[in-house]
Amino acid sequence: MKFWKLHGIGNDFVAIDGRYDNIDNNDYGEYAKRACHRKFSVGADGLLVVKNSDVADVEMVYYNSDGSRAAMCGNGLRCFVKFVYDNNIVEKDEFNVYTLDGIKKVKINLKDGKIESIKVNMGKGSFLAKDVPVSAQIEKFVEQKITVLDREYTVTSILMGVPHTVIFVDELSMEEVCKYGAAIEKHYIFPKKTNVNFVKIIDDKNILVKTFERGCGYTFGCGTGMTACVMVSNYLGKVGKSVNVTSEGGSVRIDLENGFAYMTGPAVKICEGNLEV
Ligand SMILES: N[C@@H](CCC[C@H](N)C(=O)O)C(=O)O
Repeated sequence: MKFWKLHGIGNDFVAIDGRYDNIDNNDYGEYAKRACHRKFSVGADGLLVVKNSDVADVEMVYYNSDGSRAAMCGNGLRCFVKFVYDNNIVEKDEFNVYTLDGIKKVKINLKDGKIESIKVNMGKGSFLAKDVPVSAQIEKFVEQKITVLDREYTVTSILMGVPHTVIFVDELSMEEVCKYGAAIEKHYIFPKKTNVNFVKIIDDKNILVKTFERGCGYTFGCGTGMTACVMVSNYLGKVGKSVNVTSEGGSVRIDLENGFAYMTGPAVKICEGNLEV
């Protein structure tokens, strides 16, 4: 199986062209677990698979490293766009990608014929508890208290393609993100689990984020998570409509325009090869 490995701000992916391949029973979940293993294979946070689409220019299929399928992946989508553009699978610099979260419009910013950055329409998100989903008799799960292990947190949840929970902190701590993020991901109140984002507000244009991702654990960055953090921070009046978001692996810009969130950021090819296991 020919593959590329790419990353978007350190969130790394194995990408394959799934239009003509022979994966056993089309079981990409099992394949993702193998290909994303960091000791026995290439290693990545997730697997990107290209498929033909009847309703868009191309389809992105996404699996987390634990083999679970997710409807959307923001950093993954930018890497997917680079993969299909550089391999001439789609020969346009603006096109539509079908995902389980609907059709995403993407725009490639070129410099000297090479991809400098990619802008993605991430959609409108939903604060409705039934959409996230959150098992609570409340319309929106905004600034709600939950008990996790030995702590109480005030959290806000949003569906940003995938479920996200946002927590504001004074200081970001890796230990806290890994210990409490893992517990919140599987908290009984989130029936489909949740990605967990800890946010430090710098000012109304800059925030820092650390994310514990559903299905793959702590990552160097999470595109849907960074978008969710800006949506929630803006909703609560903590930031404006154009925000620079920085995680361990780098930064993206999120712009809120007419109710839609747009993410602009890089996509980098690391290597390519033949995947045997
Ligand atoms: N890294 C991604 C999100 C991938 C999906 C997530 N782990 C989930 O299962 O919800 C991003 O950049 O958005």
